[in-house]
Amino acid sequence: MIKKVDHIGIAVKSIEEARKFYEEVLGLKVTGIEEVKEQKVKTAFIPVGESEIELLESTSEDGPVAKFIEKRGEGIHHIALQVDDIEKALEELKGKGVKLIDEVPRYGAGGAKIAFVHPKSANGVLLELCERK
Ligand SMILES: C[C@@H](C(=O)O)C(=O)SCCNC(=O)CCNC(=O)[C@H](O)C(C)(C)COP(=O)(O)OP(=O)(O)OC[C@H]1O[C@@H](n2cnc3c(N)ncnc32)[C@H](O)[C@@H]1OP(=O)(O)O
Ligand SMILES: [Co+2]
Repeated sequence: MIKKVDHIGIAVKSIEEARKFYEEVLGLKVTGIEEVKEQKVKTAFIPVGESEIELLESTSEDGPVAKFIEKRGEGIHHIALQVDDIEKALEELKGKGVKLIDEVPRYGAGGAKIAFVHPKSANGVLLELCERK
């Protein structure tokens, strides 16, 4: 059901500031910046081998990334696992009693179908499932 780590989401105050570390120090490249209005974030994707790093900057004071930074500061916000069939994966997890934040997928960056699993069900880690065409 799970193919790979799709991306690791990192909450940052400013993509313009944070990208300097990844590009100028680590030598990686930001390949796309996109706003995802429904999640109240701007995202920057940085490929690393088979996976990517997703920098997340909040576009609103009441968004999930703004709240996270206010409580915990910048840092790892979520891990996204790529699945073949997100509806099936959600059904399976629900059947196993997992606490889902999204029972129905939403749309994320790059048009992926995404859904979040509550950290209470995943040892304190916010998990994102994502399906890409
Ligand atoms: C664009 C897209 C894409 O990839 O394509 C994205 O990634 S969008 C990425 C941004 N979107 C999202 O994150 C959407 C899903 N997130 C949410 O629905 C929310 O942020 C929740 C995860 C439900 C947390 O919201 P809530 O208002 O409940 O916050 P809260 O501070 O009261 O947190 C409730 C409990 O969860 C914990 N908690 C909160 N955020 C956490 C995180 N990121 N990782 C691990 N634990 C976390 C808190 O410490 C607290 O634990 P204690 O109770 O033990 O104190
Ligand atoms: Co993500």
